[in-house]
Amino acid sequence: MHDDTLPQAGAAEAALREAALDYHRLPSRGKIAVTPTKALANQRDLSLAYSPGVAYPCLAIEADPNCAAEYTSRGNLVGVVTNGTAVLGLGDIGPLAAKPVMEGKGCLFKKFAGIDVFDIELNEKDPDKLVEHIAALEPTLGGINLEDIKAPECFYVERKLKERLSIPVFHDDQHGTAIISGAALLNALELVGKPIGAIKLVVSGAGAAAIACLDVMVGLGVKREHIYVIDSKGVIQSERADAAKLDESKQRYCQQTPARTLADAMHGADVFLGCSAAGVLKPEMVATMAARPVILALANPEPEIRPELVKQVRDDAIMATGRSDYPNQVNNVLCFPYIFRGALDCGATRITEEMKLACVREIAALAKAEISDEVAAAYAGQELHFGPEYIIPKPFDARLILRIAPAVAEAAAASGVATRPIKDLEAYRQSLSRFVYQTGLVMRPVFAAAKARKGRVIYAEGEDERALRAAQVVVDEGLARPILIGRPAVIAQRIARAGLRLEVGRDIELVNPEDDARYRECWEDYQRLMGREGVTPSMAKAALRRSHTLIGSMLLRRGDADALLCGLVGRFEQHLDHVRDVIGLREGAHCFATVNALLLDERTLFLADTFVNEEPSAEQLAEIAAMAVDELRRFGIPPKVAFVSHSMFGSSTRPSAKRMREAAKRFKALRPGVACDGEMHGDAALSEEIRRNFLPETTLSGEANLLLLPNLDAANILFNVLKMTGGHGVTVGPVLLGAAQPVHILTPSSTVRRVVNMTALAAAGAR
Ligand SMILES: NC(=O)C1=CN([C@@H]2O[C@H](COP(=O)(O)OP(=O)(O)OC[C@H]3O[C@@H](n4cnc5c(N)ncnc54)[C@H](OP(=O)(O)O)[C@@H]3O)[C@@H](O)[C@H]2O)C=CC1
Ligand SMILES: CC(=O)C(=O)O
Ligand SMILES: [Mg+2]
Repeated sequence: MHDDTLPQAGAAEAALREAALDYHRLPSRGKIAVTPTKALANQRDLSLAYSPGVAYPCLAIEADPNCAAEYTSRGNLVGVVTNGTAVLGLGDIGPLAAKPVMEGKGCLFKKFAGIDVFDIELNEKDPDKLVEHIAALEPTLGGINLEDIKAPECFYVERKLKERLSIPVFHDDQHGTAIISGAALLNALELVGKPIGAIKLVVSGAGAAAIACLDVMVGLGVKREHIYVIDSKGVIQSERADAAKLDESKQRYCQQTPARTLADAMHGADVFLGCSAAGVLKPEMVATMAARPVILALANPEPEIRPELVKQVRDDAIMATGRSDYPNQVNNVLCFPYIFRGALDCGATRITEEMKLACVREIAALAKAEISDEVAAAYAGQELHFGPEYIIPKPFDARLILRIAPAVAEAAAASGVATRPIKDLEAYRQSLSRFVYQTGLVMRPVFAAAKARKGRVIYAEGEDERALRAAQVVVDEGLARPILIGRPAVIAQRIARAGLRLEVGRDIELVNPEDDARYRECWEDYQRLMGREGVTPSMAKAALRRSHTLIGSMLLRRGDADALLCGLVGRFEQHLDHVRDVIGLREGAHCFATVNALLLDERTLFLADTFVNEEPSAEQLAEIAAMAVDELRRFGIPPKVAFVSHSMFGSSTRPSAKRMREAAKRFKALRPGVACDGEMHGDAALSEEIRRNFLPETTLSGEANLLLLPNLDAANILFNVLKMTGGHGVTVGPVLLGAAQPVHILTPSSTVRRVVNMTALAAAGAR
C-alpha cells in the first residue's frame, strides 16, 4: 500500500477515509440489519408467529425437512463466512476486522439479488475445526459463501464442506474471481486477436484467487507450459529450495524456468494476472511485455499496478482492476449475487462446473450485447461498447441478474443438482426484474449523468450548513461545480466551523449578494422582464438584494450557471414565484408541478403532484404524468403509471373519479408507448393481481412506480406518511417539472443527503 510508485495519497484519500468511516457509522452503525417480514400487530399474530402457532411449521419440517424452504427464510439466506485470514489484499487482519467486508458482501447480495445474508466471522484458524463450525450451520442456511479465507487452507475447507453438506458451498475468492476473470480474459484476447492457446500468462499470487483463476483459464484453453506463477518468495519453479514442500495447488503450476522474479517472468508476457498485493508490478516490467498486452491487476483495494502507471509506458495495453473507479472492474461482485440467486431458486444442492461455466459465458456475452436504455442511463457519458475500456459488464448492469440467474438455474438442472428445477425459465426471468430497481441503485444513473456533465449548480441558500456540507460531497464526488450565494465571511466561518475542505476558487464559486459586479445588469434585466407586472427600477433593485433565489434565477437565465437549487429556507410558493417570473415554463409546458421519489426498501415510488397544483384538471394531470415520466427515465427506470383514486375502474361516478379516469385516457393518448392505467385504488396500483380481479384486461403489468394523485392534499399527505413509515426510505425531491431550465425547490426539512441527490439531479438535467 505504501509503495512509492503509487500515486500520492493526499487529500482525496483522506476525504475517502473520512467519508467511508462516516458511511459505516452514521446514521446507524454498520451496514445491515435483520427485519421481520410478517405483521406482528396483535394477539393473533403473536400466536401465529410464536407459541402456539409456530409449533405447526416445526412439526411439518420435522416430518419433511424440504418444508423448511417453504416455512422459513432459509431458502433465501446465505451465510457469508470468514475467519479473516485473507481479507481483500489487507491480509490476515482477523475475523473482527473482516466484519465490514462481510457486511459489505451482505449488502451486495441483498441489493443486487434480493438475498438475505448472515455475516459470520469465526475466530478459528484450524481448518478442521473451521469445517466443523461451518458444517454445523447447515440447518440455518440455504447456502454458504466462504470469503477471505487464505490459501491453501481454503481449498481443504471448501472441499470438506462440499463433501458433507447438501447446500451450495462457494468460495467466492476462488470461483467468483475465476469466473469473472475468465470472462474478462476471453473478451480481452478477442480484442487483441490472440488465440488463447498461444498466450504467455504471468500470474502474481498463488493463493485462493490466483489458483482458481488459473484452473479456469487452463479449462478455457491456456497451456500449462505457458504459465508462470509468482508467490511471495518468487517464481514457483522446480529448483526452488521449498519446491518439494509446496502445497499441491502450487505444485500444479510449478515451472522449469530460469526466471526467478516477477521482472524475469514478465518478458514477452501476453497477459498479467494479479491476485496478490498492492504495487508489485512496476512500469518497467510492463514495458517488457509483448505487443497488445492484457493486464488484470485484481488486488484490492490497491491493485498490483494503477492504470495511469501502465499508460506511462504502454498505449496498447488492455487494463483491468478490481476497483470501481477505473474502467474494466474485474470483481467477483459481478458473479456471487447471481450465481446464488439461480442456485437458491432451483434448490441446488451444490454449485457445479456447468453452473460456473454458464456464468462465464453469460458475463462474456453481456459485454458484447446491445446496451439497454437503462444501462446507458446508469452509465451516462461513458463509452459502453465492447472495446479495450469495456471488456466486461459494469456492476450496475441490470441485465446481470436477468441473464446469469436463469442460466445458472438451467445449468443446475442439466447437471442434476436442482431439487426444484425451474419449469418456465421465461417466467422466472420476468420475475427477476423485481430485484432490478431497488433502493440504492436508483440514484446511480443520475450521479453518472451529473459526473459526465459537471454542471455549475447554484445554491441560493449558500450560507446554510446543509448546502455547505452537500457542496463538499458534490466536490469530492465530482458531481458538479457549486456556486454558493452568500456573504463570503459567513461562508468562510461556517466552512471552518464544520471542518470542511472547500476552497473558494478551487472547489466553489461565491456570489456575494451585497457586492457582485453583475448586480446592475441583473436588476435592469429583471426590471425589463417584470416592468409590465408593476415592478419599478427601485423595486427591482430591492428584490435583487432581498431574494437569493431571485439572484440565482437571474444568473441561471444569463447563462452564468447551469442549474439552481433553492428552498432550504422559506415557503415553496415564494421560490416558485421567482422561478415562474424569471425562468418560466419550458416550451410546450402549460404548468409547473412536482414529483417526489421515495426510495423504499422493496420499491421506488414516484408521487405527483406534491407541491404545486391544488386541484389539477384531467388535462394537467396527464401533462404532469408525461413530464414525470421523463424524470423516471433520467433514473433509468421504465415508467409504469397509475392514476389513483377512491374509485376502481369506474366503481364511482364522483367528479374526482371521473377526472382521474379522463386523465388516464388523455395520458394514454399523449404517451401511447408508456404502460399506464387508471383510475384505480392505491393497492391495485401496486398489485397486478388486485387489478386483474377487477379488470382482466388492465393495460398495466406488475407494480406501478409513478402514482398520480387527484390533488395536492392527497399527494403531499401520502408522500409524508410513506416517508415516515417506509423503513429508512430515502426521498428525492421535490423535482420541479415544467421549468425552462433545471431548477429545483427544496424544502426546509431537506437533509444533506437530499441536497446532494438533488444537486446530482439538477446537474444531470443541465444542458
Ligand atoms: N478483484 C477480485 O474480484 C478479487 C481480488 N482478490 C484479491 O487477490 C488478492 C489475493 O487474495 P486471496 O487469493 O484471497 O488471498 P490468499 O491469501 O489466498 O493469497 C495471497 C497470495 O498472494 C501472494 N503474495 C503476497 N504477497 C506477494 C508478493 N509481494 N508478490 C507475489 N505474490 C504475493 C501470496 O504468496 P504466498 O503463497 O507465498 O503467501 C499468496 O499466494 C487480494 O489482494 C484480494 O483482494 C481476491 C478475490 C477477488
Ligand atoms: C473482491 C474480493 O472478494 C476480494 O478482494 O477479496
Ligand atoms: Mg474476498
